[in-house]
Amino acid sequence: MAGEVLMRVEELSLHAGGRELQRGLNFDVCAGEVLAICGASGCGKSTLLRHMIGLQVPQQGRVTWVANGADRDVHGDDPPQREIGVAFQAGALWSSMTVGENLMLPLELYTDLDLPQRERQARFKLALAGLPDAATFDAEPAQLSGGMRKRAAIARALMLDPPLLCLDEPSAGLDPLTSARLDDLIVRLKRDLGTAIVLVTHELESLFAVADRLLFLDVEAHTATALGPPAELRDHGPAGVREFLTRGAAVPEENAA
Ligand SMILES: Nc1ncnc2c1ncn2[C@@H]1O[C@H](COP(=O)(O)OP(=O)(O)OP(=O)(O)O)[C@@H](O)[C@H]1O
Repeated sequence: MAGEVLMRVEELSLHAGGRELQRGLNFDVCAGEVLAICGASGCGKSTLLRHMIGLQVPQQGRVTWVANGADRDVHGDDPPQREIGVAFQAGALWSSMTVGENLMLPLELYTDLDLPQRERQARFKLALAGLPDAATFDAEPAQLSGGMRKRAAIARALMLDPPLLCLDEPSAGLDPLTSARLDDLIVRLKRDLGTAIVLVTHELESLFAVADRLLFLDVEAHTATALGPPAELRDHGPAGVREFLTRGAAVPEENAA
């Protein structure tokens, strides 16, 4: 259900290499929203994402999957693995497998679907991610362009129809046109599948095009200093956030004040 809270982050601290990067992070992720995580390089965006998907255990605080009245600690005995799809920076697909095999792997691990069913699902998800060419299924990841690999990684992250998709800098290294197409894909996934998406991004244009809310991690204050709609924060947020959101990039007209 749109608006339902899926994940709750409470009093979370982030540490890396013996340093405290962030403290006292409190926010929810709601069904069907795109939440962008922003902040200066090194503030801990990727580290936060790793905590949210259960890859890194917090020294303080809690990340809880709360959808459907459940209360499952992301780092506990019953983590919501199937509920969270993940596509990280490198768009890492297994290079020893074809794209199709990469996509079918989660179904093999987590479902009883037989091979023809798995294949049908994989082709469907590839088409959904904008890779409808049948040849892509049998291609090796190395044969795809960077943009296609990112799409294939997103398709794989969608194989189990997760209510939440986490993307770490999906546009990194892509040309502006490919990056804009990826933004379109994110908007379509949210609109057509109702998938909530948590997105780490540096790209202002992308941020204004896709995000419903923005969480700003301040690298100096070591905590989140803003959470809200990007256009609102650009116009009325704290000074550091306004500066970050207006650093010379064009703001789309529909969002301009
Ligand atoms: N495993 C690790 N060991 C030591 N230091 C780490 C580790 N992981 C991250 N760091 C450090 O923690 C800080 C935050 O890293 P993180 O990748 O979360 O930041 P970020 O905000 O995503 O940065 P960027 O925008 O540059 O990708 C960086 O200074 C990084 O060097």
